[in-house]
Amino acid sequence: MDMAKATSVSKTIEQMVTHSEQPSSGFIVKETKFGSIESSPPLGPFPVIDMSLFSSQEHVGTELEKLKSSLSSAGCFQVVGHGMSDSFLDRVREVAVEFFQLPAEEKQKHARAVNEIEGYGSDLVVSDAQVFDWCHRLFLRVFPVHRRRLNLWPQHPPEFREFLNLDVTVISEINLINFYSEILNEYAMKLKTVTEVLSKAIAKSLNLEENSFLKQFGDQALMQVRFNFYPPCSRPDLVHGVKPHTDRSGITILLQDREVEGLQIRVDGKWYRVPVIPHALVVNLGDQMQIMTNGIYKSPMHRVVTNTEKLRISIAAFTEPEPENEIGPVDQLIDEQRPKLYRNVRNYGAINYECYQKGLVALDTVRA
Ligand SMILES: O=C(O)CCC(=O)C(=O)O
Ligand SMILES: [Fe+2]
Repeated sequence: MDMAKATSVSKTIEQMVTHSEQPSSGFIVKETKFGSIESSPPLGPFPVIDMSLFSSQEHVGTELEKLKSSLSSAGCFQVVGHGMSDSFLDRVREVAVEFFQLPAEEKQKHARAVNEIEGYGSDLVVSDAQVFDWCHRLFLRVFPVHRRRLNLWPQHPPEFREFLNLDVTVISEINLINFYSEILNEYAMKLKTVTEVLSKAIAKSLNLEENSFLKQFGDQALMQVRFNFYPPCSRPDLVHGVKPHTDRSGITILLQDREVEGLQIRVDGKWYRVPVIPHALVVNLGDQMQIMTNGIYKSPMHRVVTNTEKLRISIAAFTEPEPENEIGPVDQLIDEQRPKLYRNVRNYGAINYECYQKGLVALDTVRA
């Protein structure tokens, strides 16, 4: 894919939005393997779990039961009691909106390079037959810290990155890190804690030692944050905000728009809406946790639909094991009744990407 084509996809959405045009053919979904694009299927069976009760002797059992039943069926729940204030989460959303509202030339300074995933842009183009999502994204790696590509981190709004007036070429990378008084860094640190607490709770819900999954994630687990921006669309029945997919991550934590719904999850062959609970976080498992739990817990298929009136934003944080680590089903989850479902793999991200290019389901290719 050449640079001209990459920029033109991004421009097309911006132009069509500005001129309230019909989506062009590149966005129109011609066939859906997974049912028509409905904006209002029923609300799903996704419980709300209060993380602050994990430390309560009296209530922890009930919360872990909810976690277990939702992850073995829908693969998704929402969490409250996560320790982030309402005003902080609202600020995270505002920062995202402020970035997307910048003039196109300003956003282009953070553009994703061809064949890279980090940066600002639309879909990575992998085939001529591809149907594009009605979405712009800013995709940034936030952990491990030394792998942050600071040149892609927006300077506007200022919280995103504060270089002050120092000459960045003369200060070490370690010092640079200290200058992030910004919101993205703070959000990433808090999400890291939430992900670790959840990972321990997930292990306990399966009667495993609490570090069983964290060990596989490793000290240098990757976290990538995707800011998704879905403009309104005149024909929500014809386009996907994001086409049906499962996440390649281990654990995904999503901050939804404060008001606008759009996320749908497929459970037992049917689509369900994920309700907006303004200050809850949506948690869904990704493929790598399905592998590590030997298929007991699910990485759900999900999609995003658009609407005619309102733009929607969401901020997804994907945590996955260090790519060099070998991951596989935890021994205690394998027995005669439940033989090993998946083989041990390294760098599932690369496997997943290759399958995406070829139109294959990545999890099917790593079966034992
Ligand atoms: O916008 C959403 O609600 C979900 C986005 C999503 O599935 C993703 O970024 O992987
Ligand atoms: Fe996703």
